Amino acid sequence: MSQGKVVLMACGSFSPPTYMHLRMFEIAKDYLHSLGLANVIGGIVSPVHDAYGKKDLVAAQHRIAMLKLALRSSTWIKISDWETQQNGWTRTRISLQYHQDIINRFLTNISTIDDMDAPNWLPDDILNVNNMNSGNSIDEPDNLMERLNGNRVERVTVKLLCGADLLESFATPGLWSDEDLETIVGRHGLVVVSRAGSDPGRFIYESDMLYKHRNNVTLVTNYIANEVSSTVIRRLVRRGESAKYLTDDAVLAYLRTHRLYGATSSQTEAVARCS
Ligand SMILES: Nc1ncnc2c1ncn2[C@@H]1O[C@H](COP(=O)(O)OP(=O)(O)OP(=O)(O)O)[C@@H](O)[C@H]1O
Ligand SMILES: O=C(O)c1ccc[n+]([C@@H]2O[C@H](COP(=O)([O-])O)[C@@H](O)[C@H]2O)c1
Repeated sequence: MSQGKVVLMACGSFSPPTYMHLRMFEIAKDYLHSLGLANVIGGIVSPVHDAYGKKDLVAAQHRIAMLKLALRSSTWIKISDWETQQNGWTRTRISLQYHQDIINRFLTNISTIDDMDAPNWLPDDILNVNNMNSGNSIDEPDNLMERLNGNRVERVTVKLLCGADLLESFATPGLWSDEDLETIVGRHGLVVVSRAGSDPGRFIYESDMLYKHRNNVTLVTNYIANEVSSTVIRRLVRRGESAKYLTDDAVLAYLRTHRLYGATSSQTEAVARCS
C-alpha cells in the first residue's frame, strides 16, 4: 500500500560530500516509486552542526558550499542549513520533526507561520500547494489540518534516508536514545541503502524495536555498489593523490582552494593548470 507523500532527508557530516551521498537519493526514490511504496516529492540534505565534533569535520560553511556545488544539477535535492544554524548539535529526531512540521505547516498555511518566508530547502512541489492537493487520495486524513485549511490535505512524512552503516550505529551504546529511535522509526520511517560490510536485514531482525516497526523500514539494495566515502576522499587529498571521479570536480577544486583536509597549494595549482 502506498505510504503517501514523502520527503527523504539525509543527515550526516558530508565532509566532503561524495557522489554516493547524492546517489543514494536517486536509488531510494526510484525504488520507492517503482514499487509504489511512496511518492517522493523532495529530498533534503541536512549537514550536522560543527559542534558534533567528528574528526575532520570542517566548518559548516565549507560543507554547505561543497554540497551546493555537488547538487547544482539536481532538480529535487535541497540543502537545509537549519541544523548548522542552531546553538549546538541537534538530535536527528528533532531535525526530522522540525522539517516535517515546517513542510506541513507551509502546506496548510497555519496562522502561526503566516509571515514565514519559504525556507530554501522546501521541495518545489510543496511550494505549488494547489498541484499538491489536486486529485490525490488520502491514506490518513488529518482532521485538524482539514479543519484549519478547509481542504483535504495529505500530510507529508519526512523519512530518514541513510546508509546501512548509520542504521547499524543505532546499536552503538549510548549514541542514540531509545525513545528517539522509536520515534524516528515508528513515526517517520527509514529508507536504508545497502553498504558493503553491512547486513541491514539481519540487523533489523535482531533488534526488537526495528523488527516491530519493520513495515516502516525500507531496505534498498544498491546493485551498483560504490564504496566511496568522505574518509576515502580525505585520505587521498591528504596524501596528495587524485580523488577525481569520486566526487564533483567543483568540490575538489573548492577543497583545494580552501586548503581543506590537508590539500596543498601544489594540488591547487595542478587543478588550475588542468582547467
Ligand atoms: N557508499 C555509501 N553507500 C551507502 N550510503 C552511504 C555511503 N556513503 C555514505 N553513505 C551514507 O550517507 C550518510 C551521510 O554519511 P557521512 O557523512 O557519515 O558519509 P561518510 O562518507 O560515511 O563519512 P565518513 O567517511 O566521514 O564517515 C549516511 O547515512 C551514510 O550511511
Ligand atoms: O540523534 C541522535 O541521537 C544521533 C546520534 C548519532 C548520530 N546522529 C546523526 O547521525 C549523523 C551521523 O553522521 P556521521 O557523519 O557521523 O555518519 C549526523 O547527522 C548526526 O547528527 C544522531
